[in-house]
Amino acid sequence: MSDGESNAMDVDPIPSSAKGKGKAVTTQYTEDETLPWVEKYRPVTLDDVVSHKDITTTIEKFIEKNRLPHLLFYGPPGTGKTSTILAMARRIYGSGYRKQILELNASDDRGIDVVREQIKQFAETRTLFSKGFKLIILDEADMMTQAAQAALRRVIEQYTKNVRFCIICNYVNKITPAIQSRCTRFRFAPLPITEVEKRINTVIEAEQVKLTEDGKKALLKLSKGDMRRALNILQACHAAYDMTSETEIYACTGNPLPSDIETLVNSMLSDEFSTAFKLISTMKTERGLALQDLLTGAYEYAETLDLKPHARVYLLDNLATIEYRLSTGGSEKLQTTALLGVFKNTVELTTRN
Ligand SMILES: Nc1ncnc2c1ncn2[C@@H]1O[C@H](COP(=O)(O)OP(=O)(O)OP(=O)(O)O)[C@@H](O)[C@H]1O
Repeated sequence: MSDGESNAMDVDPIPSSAKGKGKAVTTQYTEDETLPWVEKYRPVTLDDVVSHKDITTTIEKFIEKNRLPHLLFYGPPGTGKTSTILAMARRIYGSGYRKQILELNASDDRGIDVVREQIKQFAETRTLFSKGFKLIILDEADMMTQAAQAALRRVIEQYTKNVRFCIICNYVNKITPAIQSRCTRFRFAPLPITEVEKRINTVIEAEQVKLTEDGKKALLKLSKGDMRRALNILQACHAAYDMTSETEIYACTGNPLPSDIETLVNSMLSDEFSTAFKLISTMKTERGLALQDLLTGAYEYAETLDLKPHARVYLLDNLATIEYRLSTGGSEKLQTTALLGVFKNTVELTTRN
């Protein structure tokens, strides 16, 4: 049986029983309770993809005019790149779309010979559809070596007649210019907090999550525009607690509470060196804080402090240096004392005329 003859064996991940029910959710999602929410609430149609209306509208036009170019989606994690291309595939091929696409991830063997062979087989051995082309999705393409990308460029050209490529990555500058120029680029920006909130509200209602207002605020802050992160935190908290407030959100993610950060930074600014150091050490042990978390929190809190411009520049520059040292294996203890020293010098720079 050629793939083009029948889609009888294709399984639409959205069971028909789940279609057309519910109020708040525009499209219905699978009822499989075991699924992670990121999958359960993955956008089904292009309309479900929030925030990137300019991108989805352009793609709709490409489809309507049957002029789909090769695509390059880039942007930070959890912003809807994979969801968009899957919704697009469903829009083009219908529920049997899985058979019309080839998805290759970084975890698959991506030696260029393997890729070439897979693509060749996919492009050549399947019957062509009236739609005219098949879709190959290369996810996490920024993990491909330069050599593999160079070979890919030839492959793209070779199969342009009946295959469209969608290249997905986080860092577009890691994709060779030759490939970039063969694709239409779309940037997926971090999702605005209001859009994450709308979507989260839908899930909260559907799953009957008990989340306080300060809990929601903390969740949105920690999501940083990454919907996957927001959904994962929400699901973890829902599983772990009957009622989720700010404290549970921070406990669940291992992030320090803003009030703890405030106490620590204020101590570094005004207490004796040894008193502040003792407080940091105690809190690090009791709350299981890592210096990296403390640094991030201190950086955010420092934005609210009233500092002279040159003192602020000094502080930010040195926070960045400590972060760099930490990431290259610097000792936690030494860098903690360095952090303390940085805050002390900042105070001095601010109070000096
Ligand atoms: N724009 C969006 N609209 C609706 N849901 C979204 C959006 N972006 C992300 N999500 C949710 O987050 C999950 C992860 O999204 P997706 O896999 O599309 O992200 P991605 O941009 O491809 O991330 P990565 O770069 O890590 O692969 C989806 O299953 C979906 O539930």
